[in-house]
Amino acid sequence: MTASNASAAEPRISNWNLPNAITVARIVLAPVFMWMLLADDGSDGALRWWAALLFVVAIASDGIDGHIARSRNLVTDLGKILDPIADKVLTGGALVALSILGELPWWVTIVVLVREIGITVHRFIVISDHVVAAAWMGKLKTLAQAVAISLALAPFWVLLGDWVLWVNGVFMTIAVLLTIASGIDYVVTAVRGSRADRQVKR
Ligand SMILES: O=P(O)(O)OC[C@H](O)CO
Repeated sequence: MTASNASAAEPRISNWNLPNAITVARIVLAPVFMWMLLADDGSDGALRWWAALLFVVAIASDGIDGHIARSRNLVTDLGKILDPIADKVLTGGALVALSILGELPWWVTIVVLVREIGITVHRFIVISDHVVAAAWMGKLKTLAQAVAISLALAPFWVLLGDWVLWVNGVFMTIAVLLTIASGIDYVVTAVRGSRADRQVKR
């Protein structure tokens, strides 16, 4: 069933609801958190810890808005589109800031951004036909990115030693591999869908 068929059959849910407001707040928090991260001069690292905390709170709200939307029957097409964008603004902003700080190779950030922007562009291209909601692998990818970025942001290595950086590298590698795999998953699903469409039209 397409989004337009569904909305014709069901009562309309307002886009102005709590889950979507939380999603928008996540987008608004992204530049604030980036500023805190980049403004930290390293003297006592306090701003960096606050930036890491803000990121964790903001990315955790991803689970909260989804839960509220489903449990209160407030799922909207706008929310389905906006939620992944909010995640991407936050995680993409964090990766760009880490690369600017010289703590993450730029190629890692670019690979992730190409995948994230690619799926977003695809969502907008097909939006008049159907809404591409987040797939389970996309959700797992966002969770892996959230853990890897949180670890990369919080300067635990100052307290615990350089081995923490090695652990962070392992988590970041898993996140990048899942990012690529889930991107391929969307491409395969899209190609299969368009093939099936063509067969129906024949
Ligand atoms: O991989 P995407 O673009 O479907 O994004 C997944 C969302 O971030 C999950 O909340």
